[in-house]
Amino acid sequence: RPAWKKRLITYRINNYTPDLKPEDVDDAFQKAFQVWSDVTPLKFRKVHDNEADIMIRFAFREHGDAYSFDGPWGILAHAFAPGAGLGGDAHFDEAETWTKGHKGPNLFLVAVHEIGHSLGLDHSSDTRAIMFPSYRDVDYRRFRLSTDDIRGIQSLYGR
Ligand SMILES: CN1c2ccc([C@H]3CN(Cc4ccccc4)C(=O)CO3)cc2CS1(=O)=O
Ligand SMILES: [Ca+2]
Ligand SMILES: [Zn+2]
Ligand SMILES: [Zn+2]
Repeated sequence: RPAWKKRLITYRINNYTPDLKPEDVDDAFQKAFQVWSDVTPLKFRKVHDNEADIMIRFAFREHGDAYSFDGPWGILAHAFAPGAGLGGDAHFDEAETWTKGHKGPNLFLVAVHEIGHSLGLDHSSDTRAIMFPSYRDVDYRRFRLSTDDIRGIQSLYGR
């Protein structure tokens, strides 16, 4: 399975959803990356220009790759497995009303899931796993990775 061959991984937020304050978007991603760096030797660095390993974008419908989005709910986002170019990139459906609380999909929770894909994880059949395919509005304040998520990421990057 593809995985990054380095421990310092860069990310860039290329555009911002109008649903939240920019600092709330930055905060959601910073916390989502930290979930994964807490259980691996990986380090994440936010960059503001040039190409980053993980390019983050918000987009509607058809947006330049083979996977167009679908309006509100349904597919909330998608991300590509580690690699050059599109590899690692994470796209978020702008048709969603992104929230830092409840009511709409929670950006932090979906970002944790997508970053899992950007690091090389596939979907899990364990209903407690963040990598389970369908979204449940778990309490983002009490969010913890499941043992299945931790086993998966540590099988790729160690502990
Ligand atoms: C907080 N949790 C999230 C967050 C996001 C996602 C996925 C769901 N999803 C919709 C989906 C549904 C069915 C198949 C693929 C994708 C996304 O698009 C991206 O985020 C899945 C899960 C499992 S969870 O523990 O409840
Ligand atoms: Ca959607
Ligand atoms: Zn896309
Ligand atoms: Zn997924």
